[in-house]
Amino acid sequence: MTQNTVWQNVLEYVRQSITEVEYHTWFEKIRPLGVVNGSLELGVPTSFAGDWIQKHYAALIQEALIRLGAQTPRFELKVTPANPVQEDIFSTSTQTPLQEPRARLNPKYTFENFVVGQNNNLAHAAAVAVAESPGYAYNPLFLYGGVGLGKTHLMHAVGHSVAQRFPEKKIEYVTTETFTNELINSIREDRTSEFRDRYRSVDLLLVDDIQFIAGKERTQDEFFHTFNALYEARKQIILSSDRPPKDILTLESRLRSRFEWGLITDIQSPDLETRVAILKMNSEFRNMRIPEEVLEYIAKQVTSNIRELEGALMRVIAYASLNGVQLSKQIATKALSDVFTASEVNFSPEEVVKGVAEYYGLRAEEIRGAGRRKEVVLPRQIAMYLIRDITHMSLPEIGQFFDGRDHTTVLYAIQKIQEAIESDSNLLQSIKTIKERIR
Ligand SMILES: Nc1ncnc2c1ncn2[C@@H]1O[C@H](COP(=O)(O)OP(=O)(O)OP(=O)(O)O)[C@@H](O)[C@H]1O
Repeated sequence: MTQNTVWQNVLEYVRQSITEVEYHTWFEKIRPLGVVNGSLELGVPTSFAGDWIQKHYAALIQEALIRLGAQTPRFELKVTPANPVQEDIFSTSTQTPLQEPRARLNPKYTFENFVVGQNNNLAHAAAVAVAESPGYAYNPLFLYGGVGLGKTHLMHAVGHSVAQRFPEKKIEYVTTETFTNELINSIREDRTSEFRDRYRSVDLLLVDDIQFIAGKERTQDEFFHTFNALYEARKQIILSSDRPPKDILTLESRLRSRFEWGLITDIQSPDLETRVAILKMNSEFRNMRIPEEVLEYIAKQVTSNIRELEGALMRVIAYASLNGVQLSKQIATKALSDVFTASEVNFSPEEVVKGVAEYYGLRAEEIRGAGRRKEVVLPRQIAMYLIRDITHMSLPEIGQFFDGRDHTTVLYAIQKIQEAIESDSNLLQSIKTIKERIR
């Protein structure tokens, strides 16, 4: 399985440097066969393709292998006319519960593959409820949260589950960008009624990144009518966004109020335990056994974006495989050394609190403790803000660090400082000074 991981990483790199046409023509048909003595073996469909790839893309592939940490970047092309299908989480398996190709659901994004933690349990419960009785539980279900925290995953999970339970239901997943582009094209090509029919005839509509509808009047108008038609027919709508409806500026109020009709629920950054569980699940998914200390090390480096967390795991696996070494914490540190600088890796929240305490003439325990004295409230909020800014800790972890406070308290503190420094240049200067002293 590791060759797939290595190859996925190489592909990601290669894709950024060549055109889509080149990619589809030459790279899509290559299959990773194995890593033998540190050399990546690749299967190509014909000797012509092999020669062409060797001549035009060898340097690029080697570059990608070096970036992955291969000490000696080697690969070998072998002609394998009947290429085995690449086993990867993103390949569409024959059991994929897709109801129809249009639904475009990622087969990996199921409830079974979703780790439930404190950060997402409400969103998960709401998604399960919606999947059990679409159109009747919460409508619309509005999921919001930061980048890479599982909003799309949960939406697709509802899609898979509904497709399995109710095979007759029509499911449509669309990003707001695609919705907008399709609308524009349909107007240009005089096919708006076709566009309307398609979106208004579904049973479950999943719309990703709805915040991008802000400022797009025509799209908002069209979506408003789509929403009404579906809602009145008791069809389920799920929306995802990076912020709650009230914070989507230039959103028509009639749409905003509709978005608030159902349930609005957020997904926070996962705590350390949940991050380790996600990594464990990911490695099991690939039939790989990774030492606990390696998983923990990775989970400590990447705290807020699960996509990056998974990327870091892939990188570590690829690095070990290409260099023919056993996975260990030391190897993980090496593999990730150019992704995370030493200062980011080693920063401790204690040092931040110490810096803030010294600046304000307080004791560190006072800042971390439960006391509510006026003089400690602002320094404590600054400490929370700075920890979030310069360490990789999640909101729940920061809350825990400050005498077991709730993550919402931390969020409130961070927002308060963010707002305050916009108008208070003295405070901004104080924070800069503290930051410099800590570093
Ligand atoms: N709780 C979880 N358990 C397992 N995997 C998860 C979980 N949350 C997120 N992931 C994984 O993290 C990656 C990013 O998730 P996803 O694309 O759903 O994030 P998102 O919130 O929609 O991000 P964006 O804001 O960029 O659209 C995916 O590979 C997803 O499978």
